[in-house]
Amino acid sequence: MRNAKDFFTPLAVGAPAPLREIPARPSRAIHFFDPSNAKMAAKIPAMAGQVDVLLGNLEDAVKADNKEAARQGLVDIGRATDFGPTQLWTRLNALDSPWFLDDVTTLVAEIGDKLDVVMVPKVQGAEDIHYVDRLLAQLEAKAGLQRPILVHAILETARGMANVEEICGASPRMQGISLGPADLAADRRMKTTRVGGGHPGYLVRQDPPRGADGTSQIDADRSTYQQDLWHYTIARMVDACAMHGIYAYYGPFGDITDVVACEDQFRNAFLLGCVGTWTLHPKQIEIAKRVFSPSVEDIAHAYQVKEAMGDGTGAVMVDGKMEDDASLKQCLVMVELAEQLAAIDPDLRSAYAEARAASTAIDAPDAQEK
Ligand SMILES: CC(C)(COP(=O)(O)OP(=O)(O)OC[C@H]1O[C@@H](n2cnc3c(N)ncnc32)[C@H](O)[C@@H]1OP(=O)(O)O)[C@@H](O)C(=O)NCCC(=O)NCCSC(=O)C[C@](C)(O)C(=O)O
Ligand SMILES: [Mg+2]
Repeated sequence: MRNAKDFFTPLAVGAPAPLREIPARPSRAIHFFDPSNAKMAAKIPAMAGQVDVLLGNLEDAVKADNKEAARQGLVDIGRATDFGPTQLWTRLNALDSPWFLDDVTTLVAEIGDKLDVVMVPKVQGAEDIHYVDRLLAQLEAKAGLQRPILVHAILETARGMANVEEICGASPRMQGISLGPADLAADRRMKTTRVGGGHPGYLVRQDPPRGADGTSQIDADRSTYQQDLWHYTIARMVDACAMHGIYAYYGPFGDITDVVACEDQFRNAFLLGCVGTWTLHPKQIEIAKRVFSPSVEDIAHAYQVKEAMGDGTGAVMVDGKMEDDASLKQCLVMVELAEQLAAIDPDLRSAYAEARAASTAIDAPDAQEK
């Protein structure tokens, strides 16, 4: 690991200076498309401005025979499209694949000025990020790029999971981490066959009632509660990202038809601290945008607490609940996110503005200094 003094020094002569802070650009939906699929690719230019991130996927889900067509397809889309406020990302092939080197050298040279983030799959440890970091610096210098391309790691191996904190802090380029539930499940030898989401077998069961003779009635009807297979992983990923000032994302939800469970999984991730998710099909985009935008009610409450808390210290009562410095900080997380989203989304801008106006108009009659 580089020492603190040279952490922000470019890794190649002529490469752009690393960023000191990762920009908090809205990335509620990272929308995946296969640039070698002509029908899908044709839809992408019209999606610019409608989705926070468009990601040209080169790795899994692209047939081996189509890898070069996907790379070239992404170059063509990147060159021809005005993305407006939408970011352009890519998922590169894995570091040990026959395609990674050509992916990265071609994309940086051809559309490096358009690419915001490269996603690196199956990251095992900081050494993978160090390799990508240096290579990107060399390629950026060669291409004369003015701003650094950021790196996003996918958490999809047990070793990557064990090293998640060092991965997050491995380079100033680290923008974030996504959960890769399918590869991670396989690598961990989990007994699931799905791409993300829950499993009905992973549950807890209510204790058996006692019979008149005091024995346990194990055959009685008992409630079961399905548990979240991904809770530990997402929570640890969120902590590692927050500790290093980067962003955590849920990954894919493969059951495209089950929009209800998809929404639940996205919301769990949002509540736990993720800023966005992947969308694999157009029908998941609306869900992601809605779930990863704070509700108008929460924003109204957040502004109300902000107003009531004055200089931000002390304790007050708002709507019968105690609010203090720490609850204000939570509200400010929401307000900050709302302001970022309002800057790019006109519908949210007016909804949040109304929430703010309504909350500041409230005289907070039961708000009082303690
Ligand atoms: C699921 C699939 C096969 C269903 O594709 P389909 O054509 O059967 O669906 P459809 O409902 O019939 O499609 C309706 C229309 O939408 C279009 N369409 C469909 N999808 C998209 C899209 N994404 N973007 C833009 N347009 C899309 C499609 O072309 C069609 O257009 P049409 O009306 O003109 O005929 C298809 O949606 C797809 O290939 N999605 C992307 C899959 C993908 O990227 N997977 C990799 C990420 S997950 C992963 O890798 C795991 C991980 C992290 O590595 C790990 O956990 O380890
Ligand atoms: Mg994977």
